Amino acid sequence: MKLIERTLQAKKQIALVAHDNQKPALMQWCRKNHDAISQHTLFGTGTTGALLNKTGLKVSCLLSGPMGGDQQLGAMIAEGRIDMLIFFWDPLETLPHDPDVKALLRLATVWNIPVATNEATADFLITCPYFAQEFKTQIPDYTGYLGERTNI
Ligand SMILES: O=C(CO)COP(=O)(O)O
Repeated sequence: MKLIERTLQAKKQIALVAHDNQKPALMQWCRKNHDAISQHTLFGTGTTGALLNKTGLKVSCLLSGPMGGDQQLGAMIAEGRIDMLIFFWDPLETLPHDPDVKALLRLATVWNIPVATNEATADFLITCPYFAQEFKTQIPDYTGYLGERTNI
């Protein structure tokens, strides 16, 4: 797959998601980092987003994860509408919507966006200078990919 350059703007589109057992940790992390996070445009799955709005952040809520919210975020990542994913997923519970969780994490990898799946990584991301600056990444050359596949 050929790659092309993509620029993440200084003001980022950030997705915030947490499974139920991790919601208190994400809420605490967001409270602690309110000033830095609130500089960006925020999206969340339904329950996570609603809880985070109670902390004073402005989060646009999608559907709840198991009801399609994870897939909505995956689609937004594929369309280049999400720049970063903070997803405190639960490694100790089996979830009925595990395929959706896997699909979301897979698309985040395909489209090469920064992902934090635990607090330590989230701390690394938020203290990285690029959190508040423009950042260049490499993403799949979708037009080239389609061109090759249709050149038959
Ligand atoms: O299930 C989720 C992620 O897989 C999160 O969904 P909620 O934010 O609605 O709980």
